[in-house]
Amino acid sequence: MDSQHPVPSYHSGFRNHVSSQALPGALPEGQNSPQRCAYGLYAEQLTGSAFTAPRGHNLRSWLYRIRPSVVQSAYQPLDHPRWVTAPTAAALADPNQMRWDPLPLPSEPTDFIDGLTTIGINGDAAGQNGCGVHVYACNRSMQRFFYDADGELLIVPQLGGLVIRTEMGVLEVASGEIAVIPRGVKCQVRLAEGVEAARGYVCENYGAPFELPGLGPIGANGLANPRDFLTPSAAYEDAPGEVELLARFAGRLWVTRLGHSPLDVVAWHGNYAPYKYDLARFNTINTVSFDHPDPSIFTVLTSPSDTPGMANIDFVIFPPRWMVAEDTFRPPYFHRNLMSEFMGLIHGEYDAKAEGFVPGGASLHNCMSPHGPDAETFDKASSADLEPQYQAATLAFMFESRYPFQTVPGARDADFRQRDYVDVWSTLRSHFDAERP
Ligand SMILES: O=C(O)Cc1cc(O)ccc1O
Ligand SMILES: [Fe+2]
Repeated sequence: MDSQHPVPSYHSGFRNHVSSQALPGALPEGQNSPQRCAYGLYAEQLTGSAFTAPRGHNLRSWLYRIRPSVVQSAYQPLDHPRWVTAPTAAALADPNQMRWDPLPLPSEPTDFIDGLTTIGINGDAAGQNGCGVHVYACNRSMQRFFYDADGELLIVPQLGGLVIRTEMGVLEVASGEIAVIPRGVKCQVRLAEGVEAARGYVCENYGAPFELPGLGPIGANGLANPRDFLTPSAAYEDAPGEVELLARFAGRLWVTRLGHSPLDVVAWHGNYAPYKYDLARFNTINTVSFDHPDPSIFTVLTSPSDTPGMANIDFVIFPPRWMVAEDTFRPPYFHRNLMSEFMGLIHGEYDAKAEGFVPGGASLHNCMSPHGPDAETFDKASSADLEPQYQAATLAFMFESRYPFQTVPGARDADFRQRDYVDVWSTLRSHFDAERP
């Protein structure tokens, strides 16, 4: 794997059992642990579920690497005050609707890990439920390496493409695409060629790994189709030299030192691996008659909780689409939901907000906190001509959770928080006239 110019290649399909080797014959045939592996490699299993998880949820891969992962120094704790993990007493569940401008781009040299800033958390990482919602802004490629024992990382680039080098191969991820790095998989996040600064969102999923939602009456096809998910082919580097491997474990950052690159997996097989997905491939389904369907029709991935139908986290997008609904208030309706909603905007405009929700920004509407279109959007949509209309310039998303998000002090007190957000609804007035049905 050439660190400057990686040429990624991919296997198509969602969570398939993949066999991938960067050298011929590196994967043992018909068994996992031969007495001696080809090329003098070490065999190492990485599990993403308990050994005894039901077959449909059983996740593991076998890695054939130059040195086993145990060849590393003792872990030492490292400070990272802006990265917060649930639970912590400092985080507050707050019913106030909140909104943020984009996280400012750094002026100091900042890599992806330095640039992570937590907005909200819920659940309990040690209990394997809930998530951390972070934004990142960085201007340097990571020289160090990293894995997250607390959760899986769903990375949503907003500005600037990333090259995510992992133990299992390389993912190139542009704005408009997403990447998922499973719990424990070692990686290094670099800026794509020509990119000077990158910004985006991360959902650190402490719970069940993301899976495709059931389609019910939609049928066998639609929404995010399995073959559009791409898992990297094996790629390795045999690179000696002192490096740092960071580990997120139990809400703290740790560092261990190695005398070689940890991206030394020559071959692997299994169903526990990183993947990427281009959101433009989403097959959007919506009304062709009337009314505004609930946004669950836009679910890309879901992390189930132990109550069927109540997600630990749903990842939902609002992609470019036709609006054709007749006699309908077309933007999102006013609502109060059981589920808590964190939203971000990748590009364009969001149809519920005329102003203030900008690409790179974020909003939070917690359990039962009322929200919906701002006053300007309501006025326009109530009298708009209901021609078919193509909403081209838009790509918003939502991390929706059954657990209310608790905002962390760094996000509540941030300069980039819009403290007057609630006023976007203040001019909605009564149109009630008991004499006029
Ligand atoms: O903007 C939101 O709050 C998200 C959202 C969108 C929608 O189309 C319907 C309900 C909903 O919560
Ligand atoms: Fe909502």
